[in-house]
Amino acid sequence: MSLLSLNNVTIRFGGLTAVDTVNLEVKQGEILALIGPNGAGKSTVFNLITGIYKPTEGEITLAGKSLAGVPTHKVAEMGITRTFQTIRLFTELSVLDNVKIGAHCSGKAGLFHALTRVPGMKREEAEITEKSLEALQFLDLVGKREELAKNLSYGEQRRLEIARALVSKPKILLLDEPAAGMNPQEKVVLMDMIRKIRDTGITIFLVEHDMKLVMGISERIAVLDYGKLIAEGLPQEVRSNKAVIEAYLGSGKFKSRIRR
Ligand SMILES: Nc1ncnc2c1ncn2[C@@H]1O[C@H](COP(=O)(O)OP(=O)(O)OP(=O)(O)O)[C@@H](O)[C@H]1O
Repeated sequence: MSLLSLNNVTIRFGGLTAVDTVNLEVKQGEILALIGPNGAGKSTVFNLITGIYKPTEGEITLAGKSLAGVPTHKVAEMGITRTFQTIRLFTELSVLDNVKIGAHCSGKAGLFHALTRVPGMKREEAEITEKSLEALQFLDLVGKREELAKNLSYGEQRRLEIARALVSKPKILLLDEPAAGMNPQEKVVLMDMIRKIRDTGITIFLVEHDMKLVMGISERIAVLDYGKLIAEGLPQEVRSNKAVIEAYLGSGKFKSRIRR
């Protein structure tokens, strides 16, 4: 069953068509990867889904509901959360507080109420702490809850971002290059975590350049090139797809193709 659908989605920035008439279904409970050369439009797809950009044409739906005109924070409330290509943490706050901020952004008690501690909100605050500890436990970071975020290793910081995105129990988690900058050991741990998250029923849609990781965990792969979807299928199908090989798998290495 399709959870998230992109129907003929296009976005133009001046003369540049960054995403061009894309039709894509993300199925309930799957791990889907979106790959493509640099500048292909992958992060733009995530920005369209999360309401940062509005499509020039086309429509995106979550469980049949249109996301047209839905602001970013509402998109999160509806069940789509994400991580970013570059780590975005509050480095001077504790690990636990970083996750709690994710929960406050989606809960009834906003940050203001959290700070003013209105009595009725105390209960929600306690629930948020509990949910945040659960998310940290899941990402194997609960032992570091009192550490400042800046003192975590790079791989741990990336996992902390995932914990923050998970705390509101999304329907679908968008991971933008989660393995970027990780060492091989951290990537193995990450793959394990992503599978574990999916096994709780959360659908995973990831953008990733690391082919070993992509081929290792994805059930399906979609390929963008110059904003167009050029292939979609099982990892083995995509790996041997001529258009994909031509676009960028080439000699087994990435070709960086930045459009001007
Ligand atoms: N706000 C914007 N204004 C103008 N052009 C933009 C904007 N956002 C993205 N683009 C352009 O859209 C194209 C797609 O960019 P995008 O970042 O989505 O690619 P990507 O596939 O995520 O690349 P990478 O793998 O390098 O992260 C690029 O040419 C980029 O310069």
